Amino acid sequence: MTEFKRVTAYAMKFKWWFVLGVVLTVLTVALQLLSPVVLMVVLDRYIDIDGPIDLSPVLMMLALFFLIRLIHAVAAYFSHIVLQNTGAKTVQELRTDVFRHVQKLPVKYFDNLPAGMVVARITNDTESILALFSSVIPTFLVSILTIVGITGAIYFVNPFAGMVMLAFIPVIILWIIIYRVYVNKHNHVKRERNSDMNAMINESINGMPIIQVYNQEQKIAGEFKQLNDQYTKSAMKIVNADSLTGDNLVDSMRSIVFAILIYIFASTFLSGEMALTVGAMYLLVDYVSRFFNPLLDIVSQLNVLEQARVASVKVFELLDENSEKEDSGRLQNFNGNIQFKNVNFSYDGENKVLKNINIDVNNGDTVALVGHTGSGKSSIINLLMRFYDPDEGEILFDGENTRMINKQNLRSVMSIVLQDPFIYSGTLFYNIRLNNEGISKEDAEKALISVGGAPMLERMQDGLDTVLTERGATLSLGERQLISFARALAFKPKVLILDEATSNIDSETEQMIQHAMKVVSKDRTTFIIAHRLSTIQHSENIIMLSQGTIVEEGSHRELMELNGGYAEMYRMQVTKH
Ligand SMILES: Nc1ncnc2c1ncn2[C@@H]1O[C@H](COP(=O)(O)OP(=O)(O)OP(=O)(O)O)[C@@H](O)[C@H]1O
Repeated sequence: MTEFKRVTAYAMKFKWWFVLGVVLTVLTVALQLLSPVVLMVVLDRYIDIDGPIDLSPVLMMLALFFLIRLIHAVAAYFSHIVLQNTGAKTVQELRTDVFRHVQKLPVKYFDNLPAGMVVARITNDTESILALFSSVIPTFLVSILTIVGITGAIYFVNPFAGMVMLAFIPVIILWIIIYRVYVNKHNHVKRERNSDMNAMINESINGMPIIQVYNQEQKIAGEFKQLNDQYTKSAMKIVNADSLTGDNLVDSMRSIVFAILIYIFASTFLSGEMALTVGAMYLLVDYVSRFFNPLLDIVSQLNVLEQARVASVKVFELLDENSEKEDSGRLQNFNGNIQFKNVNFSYDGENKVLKNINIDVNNGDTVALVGHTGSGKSSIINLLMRFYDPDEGEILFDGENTRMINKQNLRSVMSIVLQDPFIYSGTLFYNIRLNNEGISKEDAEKALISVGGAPMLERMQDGLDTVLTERGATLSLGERQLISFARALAFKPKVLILDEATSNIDSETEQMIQHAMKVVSKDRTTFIIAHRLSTIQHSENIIMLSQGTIVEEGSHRELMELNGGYAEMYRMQVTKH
């Protein structure tokens, strides 16, 4: 139940609104139960079957009845609004916190977590928690108050009838417990499958071209069907339990109570001692009819309650996931000198993917990392950006160990251009400056033109204000790269990281990118993950990696003279083109 305690802690920020909502709800229920009492008084006091009826007090009582109903309607309206609003605000806070927390999670957390799961935590799960406030709490409150109020009132009118109602309460509680245990089991499966389906939908949308190229549609659809079947099966079991314990059961119980009450009335009538007036009888019948509906309402909310509980567990699990520790060190006037000293690294604590790496880069130099796939090039960049820290050895920025440097501060001196640059939904301008207010429109335009983006800018209908679709689906890879280069240039980083595109780009695009690379890397420490060796011939330092170890190092000329792995790779690429 700690999860509910934590949800309550969020709700406590709005506690006075909740108190107001509860007070209004109590008023609503009280007025609801008061209205038949007015009719009872009319029946017993002012309607005499044998004599003439004086209409004026009857009309007065009817006016009172309508006044009570009117106040009831107003109170019900406001209690609904207040509780819903307060719940929505509580969940809004929670959702913001989860999203903010996810931004700070270490990159390695996402290695084993499908994106769809994170999406589900922030959207679906917080929505399930909202149901706690929008339906569970109001229903429980109204239902419990109604049951207690009716039982008390019936006991007051006729103690024996009151005892009968009381006797039903344990039966009802038992029924609720059995229902909960059964339904929880199926609810759990239902939630899990729903989450799996979300993850699968997300993954298949992201990987749609590959799925279609490799004719995987049927297989993926089959896997989805399996999840969907399991989901529906659990959902149907819950529907079955609901139908069994729903109206049928309540109707049966209501009939039993009516039978008992009729027996009481009949036996007291026959024995000559009329225990109840006509008005009291009307009141009892009215209350007994209302007594069981709240029970049905409570049972219908148990499902929602359980969903909210499971969702809270998951949301708080994510919130408890350690976010990145803030190191306090800061780079002061960083000059762009970087060293890797005896660095060893593994992703899983066992299999070393980098072994004894030593790299020395001076300000303004370009280091090219080359090697076959899986040789460890990206891992070096991952360490540089502090997405991970080395197991042994150290990485120094101007002689300072990066472990001590605040990650945000460290990353602020670097810009990265990825193979397949990510484009955010927003304008071209936004995609260049992101949220950096320091970059003006002129700066962004200058950057884009410097990297060779003038023709692209001309093509754009609204220039820098052109809205780009999510992931830049309508742009070519070359255009996305240019935006990414312009972003790197506009941010004026001390260190630039380029992950060169591996895909077969045409020679015109290649030339365009080569030009952009030259502009952006000028006078900055640059790391290039190079796949096409022709692009890095002028680098001061080329590092050849093989299975996580540096096997060759030097300029293009030196490595060609060495006639080792680099020279072989180079010759292979030259003959291929
Ligand atoms: N997140 C990860 N978790 C576990 N192992 C990983 C992870 N990322 C990479 N690896 C492993 O680390 C090794 C080095 O991978 P890395 O991505 O650094 O190679 P690379 O030289 O950049 O390859 P490519 O040219 O294909 O991008 C590989 O064996 C890879 O399987």
